[in-house]
Amino acid sequence: MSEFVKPITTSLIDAAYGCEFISRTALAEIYYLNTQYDFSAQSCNILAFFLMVLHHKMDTGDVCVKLEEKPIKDSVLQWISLLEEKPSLTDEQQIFLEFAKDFFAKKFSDLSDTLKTIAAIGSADDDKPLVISLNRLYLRRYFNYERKVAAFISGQSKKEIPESMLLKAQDILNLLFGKNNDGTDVNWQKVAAALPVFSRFCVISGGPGTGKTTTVLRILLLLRALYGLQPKIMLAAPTGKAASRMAQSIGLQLQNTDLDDKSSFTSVARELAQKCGFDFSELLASIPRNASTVHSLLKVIVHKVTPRYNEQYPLDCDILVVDEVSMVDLSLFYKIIAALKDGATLIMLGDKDQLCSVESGAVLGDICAKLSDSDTNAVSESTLRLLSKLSGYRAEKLLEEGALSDYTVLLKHSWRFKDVQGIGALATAVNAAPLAVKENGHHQITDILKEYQDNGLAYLRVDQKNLVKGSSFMRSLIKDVISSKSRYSYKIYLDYLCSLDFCVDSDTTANEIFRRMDEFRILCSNHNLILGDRNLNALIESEIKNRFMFGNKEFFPGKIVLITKNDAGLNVYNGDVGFVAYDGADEKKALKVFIPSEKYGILKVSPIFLKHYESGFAMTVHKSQGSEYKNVLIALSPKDSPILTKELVYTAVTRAKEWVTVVALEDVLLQACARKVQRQSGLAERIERKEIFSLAKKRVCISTEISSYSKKIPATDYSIFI
Ligand SMILES: Nc1ncnc2c1ncn2[C@@H]1O[C@H](COP(=O)(O)OP(=O)(O)OP(=O)(O)O)[C@@H](O)[C@H]1O
Repeated sequence: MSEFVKPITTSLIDAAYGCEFISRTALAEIYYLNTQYDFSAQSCNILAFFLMVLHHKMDTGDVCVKLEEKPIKDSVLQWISLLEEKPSLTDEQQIFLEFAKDFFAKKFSDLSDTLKTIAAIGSADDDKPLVISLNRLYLRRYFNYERKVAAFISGQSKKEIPESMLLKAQDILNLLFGKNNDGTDVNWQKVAAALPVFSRFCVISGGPGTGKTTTVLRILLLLRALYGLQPKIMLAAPTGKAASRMAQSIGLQLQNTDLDDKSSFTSVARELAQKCGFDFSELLASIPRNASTVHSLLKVIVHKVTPRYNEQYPLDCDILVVDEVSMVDLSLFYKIIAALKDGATLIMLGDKDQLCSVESGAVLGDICAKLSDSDTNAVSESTLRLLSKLSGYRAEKLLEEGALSDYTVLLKHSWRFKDVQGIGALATAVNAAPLAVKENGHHQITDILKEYQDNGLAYLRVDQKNLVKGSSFMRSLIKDVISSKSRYSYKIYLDYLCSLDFCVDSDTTANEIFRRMDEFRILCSNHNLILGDRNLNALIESEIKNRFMFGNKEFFPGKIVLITKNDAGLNVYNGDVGFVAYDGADEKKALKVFIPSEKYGILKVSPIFLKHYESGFAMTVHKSQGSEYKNVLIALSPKDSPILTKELVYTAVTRAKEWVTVVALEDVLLQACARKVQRQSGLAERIERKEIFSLAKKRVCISTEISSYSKKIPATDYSIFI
């Protein structure tokens, strides 16, 4: 390496360290690359900027960055503006600003041409730490994830099914979903259930209450009837909350033992048992009731890239069902498929229109990309023929009416909102936006908020002057949340606790409190500003403390607590929600946080032991993913920003089972609904191109010591890129 190179690069890195908005990981990587490759000073600085931009994009969920002028220079311009807005700059910031302006001023084609010549950047099939593919720049690890996921999906060949088995499946599908009558609408649940008969990978997507769980339970019966009771079935979801909701939803269907209800799960299971010669109780017992988190299923190890179950050591599972797949990021998706044993079937359930995962990627969205825009069908002739044969519907009808691909079926009819129609109507309109402006200039969303007022929806119309500290609107909103009989109130929960003197002496009582607590939640788009969860929680807490004269303690009876980080010692996990009350079983009636736990029933934790938590009366929409409440109040930030998207509004609306109250400035709400989340990834394109390569069961792992350069970089055994 030339002596000349390092000081120049180091000075850019040093300068970048003075800028809090630059990813530390990007800086560690460029330092590492500079020690490994003989760059020219100019190349190294250009590479540094591209890596900083890549990480900047990955921090907001992109998998890669497109090598186009706009995305690259927009990030750099953002940094320049941030620095120029500061009243004064440190020396480091001043140097970085000069570097940034210099980069910004250069011709983009020259920058990208230089980038492509840099030795650290390779193509798909070498092992360089960075990759350019489909005109996108990736870290090798993420490129590998994306390519392997695309190869898994594209490489799915149909199972060879003997004709006799197809006829049997046809018969069982008729038993499980009913025979088709001429001219009746297509039962898409039946079509979705036909997919796993011949495909080892299928995705059933649909909004809330479209029958994803109902369908998957019948699929499990169908696969039992075809393959017997031996195949091992496992259920999982990305978060503990989603896993317990999945188990709860399955439990509800299994508990419905009304055999007169011919369509109930138990009725069809009994009929199937008789038909196939199974013992009915054995058949029921063979349907799993418990779901675990994907992390615990795969045994993901903290700080390790590879979980215990992986390509070399697959899960002993024949049929894996994963719910809430919209929350699964690219790396977790790859880990799931890597841990599948040969011949296993993977069934995924999720709502493609929901917010995507917090981490990089929008895998469900990419898989369903062909279904998204205009419901175009992307199904091959052979799949269509098999689906038609198994379901009994004409292939043309399936093509005309459905949204299908070779491994995806979209369920569109919601069975949940038949009594209160507002939620379903609003969710549909939010999805249709921005195309929802009608000929008369009215916006469909505004019309729906009016039309369904008192039929599942309430819109608390506000203007800017209402949304200031101490306004009468804010004061009455908080009072209502505590004590009104409205749909947006914790009254039922607080009154019940008050009737117990805030003392809980049994698990039954605690469960009743949990039930009442989950009847309502405030979902905020943001943490900050007047309608952010932080401000609303502070106002609600202060109102409760005043009302019940609790003084000014941080933990007080009735407080709702949201756990924000896993704590294995306490057995509490990120996303867990509990309440505070006196422990009636404790001699001193100590104040405890009661938290429901999948494994241990109800945990009672002393507040002093909790390290990572927030108040949970109001939470962000992101935190609420995978949960459902009877009533929801959606509080949208009064300031429009890129995070206000239709996916965010849709996710918030669909958390409610009965009632949605919206507090938002009308123009901000409409702007949010017109903005779609756009995550950069090449997955949809790779799937469409049917990119297949050998999924070699080979792992490469580079361990690098990044210890000596600076105290700013933690000394660690660092697997950076691969
Ligand atoms: N074909 C059907 N006929 C009648 N009721 C149905 C049908 N399919 C589903 N339901 C009912 O609709 C409700 C929602 O079904 P299910 O829980 O399967 O939907 P889901 O899509 O899994 O919901 P979620 O959004 O909560 O995941 C349940 O009460 C279920 O019994």
